[in-house]
Amino acid sequence: SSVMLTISQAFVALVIFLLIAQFLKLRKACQQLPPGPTPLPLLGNLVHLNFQFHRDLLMEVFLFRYFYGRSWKQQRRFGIMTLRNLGMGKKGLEYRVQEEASHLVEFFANLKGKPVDPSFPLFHSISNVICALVFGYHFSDEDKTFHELISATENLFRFAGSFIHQLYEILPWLMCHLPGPHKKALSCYDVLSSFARKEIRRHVERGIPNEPQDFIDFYLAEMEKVNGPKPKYDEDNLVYVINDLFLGGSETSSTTLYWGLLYMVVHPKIQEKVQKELDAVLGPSQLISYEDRRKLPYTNAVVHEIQRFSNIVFVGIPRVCVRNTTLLGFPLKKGTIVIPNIASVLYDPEQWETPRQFNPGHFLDKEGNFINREAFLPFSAGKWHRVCLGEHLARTELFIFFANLLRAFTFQLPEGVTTINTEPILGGTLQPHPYRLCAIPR
Ligand code: HEM
Repeated sequence: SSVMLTISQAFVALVIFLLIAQFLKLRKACQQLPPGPTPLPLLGNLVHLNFQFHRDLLMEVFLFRYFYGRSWKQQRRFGIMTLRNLGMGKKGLEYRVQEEASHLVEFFANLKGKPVDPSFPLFHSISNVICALVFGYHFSDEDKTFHELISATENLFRFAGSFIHQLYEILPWLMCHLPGPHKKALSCYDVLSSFARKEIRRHVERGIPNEPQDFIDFYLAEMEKVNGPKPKYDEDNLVYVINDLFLGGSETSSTTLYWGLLYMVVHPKIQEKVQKELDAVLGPSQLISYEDRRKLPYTNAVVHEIQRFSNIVFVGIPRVCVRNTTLLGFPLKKGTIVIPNIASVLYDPEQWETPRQFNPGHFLDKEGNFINREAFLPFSAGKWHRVCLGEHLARTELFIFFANLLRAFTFQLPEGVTTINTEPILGGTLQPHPYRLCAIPR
């Protein structure tokens, strides 16, 4: 047993040594960059890139190859094209969003003002939009499988960004053999993957229709077309893509709306102003479309400010330098990992009048017209690069859901509750602390 003790002590010493070495490397790399408003304690061979210079970044980002290289590029291109074929950016998809938004309104209406934590209903409705696109159907509230998928997603996002996650990223070969929360996260990913495989089998058994109905149909059709020594369209890649779309398309928009309702409860005057604008422009049962944002500048500004202020994806996906290069004038060695710090641009004091305050005025001119802001980069940057693949869908969802909810209800704290926590919980995304509210029919 004393031999075991010595081995485990040596192991702990080695891990500590590696961490310190990585930390020193990171510190040295960071010293080459100008200080940013929100430095993060990231480990590894990382440079923490502040987005303050976002204009330059849009150009310089071309210097990097991404983790998944050529295969990623191909899958991404196929993903964008297929989502377009399925209606992204067109009326077809907007109709699905409208349908889910009206289910959600019905859900709140049935509660008749009783207190509720809106987290699950928001996740359910938003996730159903992407489920309909990918699987070809949507889930009912009570569906057991859906509850399992949600719980797996929540666990994954909770794990992401934790210290153990960072350790796992640095030393995956070692962590695989050790117990810890990463094991649970891996088993949650398996839950999502085995559901994806089940859906693929179901599609294969029923056969691909002449007119593909959903994302899996399109992908299976492509798999049949592409032959060669190394087919890039295979079942494993399809599972990854399904998981990316499910994870990326469910948690992000629903968390943003979860923040949005919290901000409305905290800022009742802003909520009232949105409702006045909606009442003046829209009829009570008129179908709300994404195009309506042009007639609703204040509502549009509030939706943008919700995204800016909640800052849910505070850092982008890491990039790695494929050769020695300079970024914004700073030398970077080949192999250096660069992480875009999205928070630094969304809270940049040089770009926003009151960066640390919820202020829809950030998106309005003196006459109350909506203005686009160059520093508004919650979906990251770079048209054909890592910029969010679902940006258009997310923008449509946020606007249509938010406008529908505020037209139908006034959101307020339950009776007797006077305080509410607006600090974020750090995970894969920045989440609000769980809260309850009442949706009072208007
Ligand atoms: C408010 C909602 C959303 C926000 C704030 C958001 C934000 C982001 C960000 C910051 C990235 C990383 C970009 C980078 O590192 O440069 C990303 C990537 C991605 N997002 Fe979104 N997203 C949202 C909604 C969605 C939706 C609805 C989908 C579903 C289609 C989606 C699918 C993806 C995918 C697949 C990627 C990876 C793209 C790639 O690596 O090529 N996202 N998102």
